[in-house]
Parts: sequence; C-alpha cells; structure tokens
Amino acid sequence: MSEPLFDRIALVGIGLIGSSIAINIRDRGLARHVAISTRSAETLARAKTLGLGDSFHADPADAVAGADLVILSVPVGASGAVTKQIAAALKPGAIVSDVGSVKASVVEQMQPHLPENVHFIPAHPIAGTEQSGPDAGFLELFEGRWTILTPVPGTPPEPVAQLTSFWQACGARVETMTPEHHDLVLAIVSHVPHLIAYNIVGTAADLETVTQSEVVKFSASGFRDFTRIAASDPTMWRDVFLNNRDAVLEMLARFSEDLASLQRAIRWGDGDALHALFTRTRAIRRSIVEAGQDTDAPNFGRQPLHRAASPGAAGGAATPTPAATEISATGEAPPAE
Ligand SMILES: NC(=O)C1=CN([C@@H]2O[C@H](COP(=O)(O)OP(=O)(O)OC[C@H]3O[C@@H](n4cnc5c(N)ncnc54)[C@H](O)[C@@H]3O)[C@@H](O)[C@H]2O)C=CC1
Ligand SMILES: O=C(O)C(=O)Cc1ccc(O)cc1
Repeated sequence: MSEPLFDRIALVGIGLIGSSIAINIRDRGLARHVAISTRSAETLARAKTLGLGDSFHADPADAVAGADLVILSVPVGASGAVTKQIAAALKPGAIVSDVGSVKASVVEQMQPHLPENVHFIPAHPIAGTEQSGPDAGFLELFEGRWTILTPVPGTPPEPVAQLTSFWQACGARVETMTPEHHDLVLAIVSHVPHLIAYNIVGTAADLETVTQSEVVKFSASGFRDFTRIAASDPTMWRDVFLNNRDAVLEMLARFSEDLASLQRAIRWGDGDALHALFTRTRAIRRSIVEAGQDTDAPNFGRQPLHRAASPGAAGGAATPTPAATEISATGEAPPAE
C-alpha cells in the first residue's frame, strides 16, 4: 500500500458523513491514525464498537491535537461552537475543513476562532442519504459524487491540492467555488427541494378528507420519493435553512412565481404552457442521467455497508461532465436581477 496522505486525521462528529469518511480513511489507508470525537458519549462508544478510528476522545481538543487534517462533520449551526473548542489545540500548518451543506455561514462562524497558522478549507460532499448516525456510513457514499471546496482567499495551493487528493481518494470529483456561489447553487438543487418535500408530506399529513392510512396505502412513487427526503435529519435541516436563509428565500420567491404561473395555466386550460415546461424539465432529467448523477444510482438511499460494485465510480476522475459543468460554473455569483 502507498504512503498515507496524512499522518493523523481528526474527525469531529461521527454521524452519516463522519462515519463514511472514517470508513474511507480506514479502508483506503489514507491516514496512520484517525482520532474521533463527538458530542454524545453513546455515539462515541458506538463509533469505537464499529472500529471507525484509532482513538476516541470526549474532548474534541484532544482529538485535534497533532492532527494534520481536521474535519468537522456536525450540524452547520454547531460549527462555531465546535471550532471555539478546538482552536487552541490545532497544530500549526494543519488543514481545517468541514462537510456542512452551507458554506458562507460556516466560514463566518468558524474563521474568527481559527489561528492564522492553519489552512481553513471548507468543503461539502454533495452526497448523502436520509439516514443519520454512525451506523449509517458506507464506503461508496462519495463515489462519483462532487465535493465542493470553498478555500478562504489567500489559501496556498498546496493544502488545497492535498485536500483535493483526499476527496479524490474517497472517490469524489472535486470543484472549487466561492461560499456564496455554493450557497446559491445548493439552495436550488438541494435545500429548496428538501423544503418542498417536508412541506408536501406535512400537507398530506394534515388533510382532513384523506386519512393518513390512505396516504400511506395509496402513495404513488413520486410521493414516496418525497417521504424519503422528508425523513432526513430534523436538526441538520433546521440548521441548513437557518444558515442559508437569503439564498433559500431568493430561490423560494422564484419557485412561488413559477408555481403561480403553473396554477394559472391549469386554471385557464393552457395545455401548451404545461407541455412546454414538462418537455424542458424532461430534458434536464435526461442530461442528469447521462451525466451519471441520477438519484437512482447506487449511492442514493443505499443501505449502509452495502458493497456491490458501483458502475461509473470515478475513482478520482476530475473531468466535469456537461450537466455538472452547468451547475458548478466558476464561482461567480450570477448577476442580480
Ligand atoms: N446527511 C447528508 O445527506 C449530508 C450532510 N452533510 C452535512 O454533514 C454534516 C453532518 O451531517 P450528518 O453526518 O448527516 O449528521 P448526523 O446527524 O448523522 O451526525 C452529526 C454528528 O454531529 C454530532 N453533533 C451534533 N451536534 C453537535 C455539537 N453541538 N457538537 C459536537 N458534535 C455534535 C453528533 O453527535 C453526530 O455525531 C452537516 O453539517 C450536514 O449539513 C453534507 C452532505 C450530505
Ligand atoms: O438524500 C438525498 O436525497 C440528498 O439530497 C442527500 C444530501 C443531503 C444534503 C446535502 O448537503 C447533500 C446531499
């Protein structure tokens, strides 16, 4: 086996994402030592039982001491408090990163606590499931998926290259952009869709004329897909919406306008308008499938620790596909309208 990329990696937070990273480090030999810390003693004990690391620490400062790479995998609303706890123990030259689904707020929360002599490179693997906790992790989670890095201005290229190699070794494709652009893109492709799922399942649950057992019994596959997403972790998603407020509100405003025009088309029997939109959206779905980014691919909704071969796994390929290029772009925020 080749030299590990890092000597010591500290993982703070060991739920779905932290445990999937731990399994990747262990199975692919990416570090000599993995130190784990998390808030609850029960989760820490479970991580130990699962063999996710080499040392386990109640105090995150003990886990990060001497680490070359520190990754926070906690709900985004906890990023600032956790960074405050670890800041004094960080090794000079260490790379400090995270996996939060929101980036600008995480930068705002973490940066003020960090010493000047570490490299702060926030990250977001666009890969997950509706499961949470240390038992939910699996090796293939990141395979063929994008990880977005949002290094703070002035970060030297070497640590960015090192973190890029780490994520590529986990099977991910890596792209860099600004935190603000990340938050806009993710608002439309992830955050608003989750909100729509939470909302539609809530609406169905509140109906008086259709019983809950009818909703369960007759749920068509479209509705069932929404219920999967609406089963996602409540704490994590509360934090996403509270910490990406502006971008989510901007996308929701556009969504509401477009929904109103669909409402109008249905009311006035404008079949051409409905057909034209549905034709455009079908083309988008087809380009996602062609790019190998479809949600029916092996990573999505897969049971933990399932190890079937993964078609299209990139194993470090960094060439953007046409559809992915469209959404990831250059890091420039689109012009305000
Ligand atoms: N679940 C998903 O599909 C994805 C999640 N993410 C991001 O990854 C991060 C972690 O999410 P998951 O692993 O899914 O969550 P999870 O709920 O499975 O795990 C969260 C972990 O953080 C710990 N934790 C919670 N509050 C804490 C605090 N105040 N201080 C210290 N530790 C604390 C928990 O004990 C647990 O170990 C979040 O920021 C989320 O936005 C990113 C990509 C996908
Ligand atoms: O389970 C799903 O459908 C997801 O969308 C997973 C997911 C959730 C949150 C992220 O920040 C990235 C990916």
